[in-house]
Amino acid sequence: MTDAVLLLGFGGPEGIDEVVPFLERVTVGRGIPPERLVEVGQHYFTLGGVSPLNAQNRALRTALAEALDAAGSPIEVALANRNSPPFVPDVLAELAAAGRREILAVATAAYSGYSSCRQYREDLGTALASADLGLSVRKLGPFYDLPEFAGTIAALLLESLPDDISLDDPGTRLVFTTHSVPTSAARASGPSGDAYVNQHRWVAEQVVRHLAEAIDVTKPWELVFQSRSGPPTMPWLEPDVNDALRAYAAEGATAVVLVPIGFLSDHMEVIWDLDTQARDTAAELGIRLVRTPAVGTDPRFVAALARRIAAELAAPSPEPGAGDFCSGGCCANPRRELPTVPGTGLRR
Ligand SMILES: CC1=C(CCC(=O)O)c2cc3nc(cc4[nH]c(cc5[nH]c(cc1n2)c(C)c5CCC(=O)O)c(CCC(=O)O)c4C)C(CCC(=O)O)=C3C
Ligand SMILES: [Fe+2]
Repeated sequence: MTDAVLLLGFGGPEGIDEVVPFLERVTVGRGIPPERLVEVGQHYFTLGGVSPLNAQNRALRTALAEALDAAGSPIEVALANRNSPPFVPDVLAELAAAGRREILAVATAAYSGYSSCRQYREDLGTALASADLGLSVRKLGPFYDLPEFAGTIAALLLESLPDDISLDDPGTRLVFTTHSVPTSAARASGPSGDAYVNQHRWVAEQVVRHLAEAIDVTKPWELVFQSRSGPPTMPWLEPDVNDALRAYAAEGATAVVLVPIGFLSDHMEVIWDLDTQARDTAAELGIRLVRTPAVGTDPRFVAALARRIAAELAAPSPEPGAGDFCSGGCCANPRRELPTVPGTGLRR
């Protein structure tokens, strides 16, 4: 029987002194140009060295624990991060010391992909391989397909749209955004490839369907990318949100409704890359920009994720080696092979 849920966060700095060590952990061996690191470090320093992400994930942990209680599946919910304390190996050791034996990990990332899924399985697999903890750990699969995920995004969009911006107006563009990744990583994502982009397009379609039902407007939309990193020679998913804004302005757009479907909370990549950078671009171009909130701890989303987790907790424990939805090369990074824990199936 599963005896703890482990929520997994990306991690972020929570003080000036933590910024450089955090960036070093994120980027070790990734070939990210030093200029890019200086620039990203500056974003964190501007906010006093504090990323909003860890506090947001602590709030999600609490909200999930409450929602699991409410769903009739009370269970301990712990939190561990990839790139800042409390680190995955330390939290796993604490859970083992407290007598836990079987753990369901849940990443704070909804889509298939190396950074958003496999790397979390590697973080767990590596930790288990280097300590004899007697733990069995599996990871919940991508949950972008929860109907309430797109439903909550659509509801938040409608709730945050100013009265003087109409989706019905052809001058208003509806634009979904997510984290860019190398095109090679996008191709390798999911059990049969290209899952990262396809899953985002599916969510965007569901949001548009909700909007059509709510306000009777069938809105054209596009998916753009943000927060590109890596060396300029390596192809990443495009168009970048700022280039897209320039193209829309040239086509006569007057307003852009920007919906960050790639993230669960309004963390640094949202408040800097969208609310600062993309907002400046829009201001230069003389177009309005509305950025809608991420789902965060919205009870509609949290209750649905808790029900998905409860269903997984109620399912019979998989035999060792079986039940691995993310088998073989799912989201694999050809540059490194690391131990992984199994991932549970997509349920749709
Ligand atoms: C797909 C994806 C998600 C979404 C899924 C998930 O959540 O996992 C995500 C989330 C996040 N990314 C974050 C921060 C950073 N990501 C970086 C670098 C990179 N991200 C990548 C992809 C993703 N990243 C990739 C392919 C790289 C290149 C290096 C590598 O191959 O790994 C760098 C290095 C500097 C830079 O180059 O930008 C930083 C600082 C934060 C924290 C924000 C905060 O502090 O509030 C969060 C939630
Ligand atoms: Fe990132």
